[in-house]
Amino acid sequence: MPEYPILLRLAGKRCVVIGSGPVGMRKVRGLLAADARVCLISPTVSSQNCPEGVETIPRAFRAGDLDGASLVFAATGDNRSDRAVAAEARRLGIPVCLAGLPEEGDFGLPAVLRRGDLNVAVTTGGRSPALAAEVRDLLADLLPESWAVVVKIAAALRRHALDGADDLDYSRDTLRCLLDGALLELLAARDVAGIDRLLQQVFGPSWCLASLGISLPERNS
Ligand SMILES: C[C@@]1(CC(=O)O)c2cc3[nH]c(cc4nc(cc5[nH]c(cc(n2)[C@H]1CCC(=O)O)[C@@](C)(CC(=O)O)[C@@H]5CCC(=O)O)C(CC(=O)O)=C4CCC(=O)O)c(CCC(=O)O)c3CC(=O)O
Ligand SMILES: NC(=O)C1=CN([C@@H]2O[C@H](COP(=O)(O)OP(=O)(O)OC[C@H]3O[C@@H](n4cnc5c(N)ncnc54)[C@H](O)[C@@H]3O)[C@@H](O)[C@H]2O)C=CC1
Repeated sequence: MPEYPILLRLAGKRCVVIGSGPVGMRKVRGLLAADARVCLISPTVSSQNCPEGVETIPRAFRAGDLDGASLVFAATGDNRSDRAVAAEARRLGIPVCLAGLPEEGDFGLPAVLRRGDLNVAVTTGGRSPALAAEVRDLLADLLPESWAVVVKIAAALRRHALDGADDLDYSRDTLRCLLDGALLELLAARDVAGIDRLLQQVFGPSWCLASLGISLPERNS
């Protein structure tokens, strides 16, 4: 079945995970990374074995647990329990992911690589989750952490261009010139003067990291 990739904005929204095994906990971490308000329901959960900020309910799932939720994940390892969660979610019109019965759920999760605001999501449509994770790790080697700063630079250039800086030619062509001009290597070397020279060469004399409001992150951050 062809799937439709989508980006959800979950900050502050209540997301409920049922089951606190390795799979449920992985869903919890992914939701926290998106600043969601996470509620974890499972007989084997306690606030001690859970990341900070998660609301924990130490019992089996019950009708009523999904009220007010935007998104639901069932990862109980028990088909009957997962289906009970799905039935309740459907009744309330909330999209639900069934970790153990993917084809019966509304959505699935890709393997994700984050580089600041650059997100790469890899899916095999559920055919081989381990392969999706493997490809994500291959891409991690190709996309070092400095890509997070590349996104910041591109975003700042775009913002200035949209704000009406006429001398600024923000486009795919000029972004490619930055990459061809070894921006990633310059970032890896933390060569601010070199990056400024490159920005001036591509965009004109008024542009440099400082005029874009960008400072390089501390090492290892
Ligand atoms: C459909 C989907 C539904 C969903 O959960 O959304 C689903 C379903 C199932 N996974 C199973 C097994 C494994 N899943 C992983 C790992 C991950 N699985 C993830 C996603 C998805 N898994 C969705 C489709 C993704 C796609 O498009 O391919 C990742 C990418 C993201 C995430 O979970 O957040 C995450 C990478 C984590 C990371 O490293 O970041 C590993 C490897 C490992 O754990 O190292 C194994 C064992 C090896 C193997 O089987 O390949 C089983 C059989 C269970 C059983 O045998 O009982 C089912 C159920 C079934 O297929 O019926
Ligand atoms: N999507 C994915 O990435 C993957 C999915 N799976 C599937 O995900 C499911 C869960 O896998 P694991 O975390 O390894 O299972 P697990 O057995 O380690 O954990 C299940 C958790 O659900 C809880 N639970 C059981 N019944 C419940 C109920 N009625 N209400 C609330 N909580 C309940 C248990 O206490 C336990 O915490 C399985 O169906 C498995 O086939 C497995 C591997 C990867």
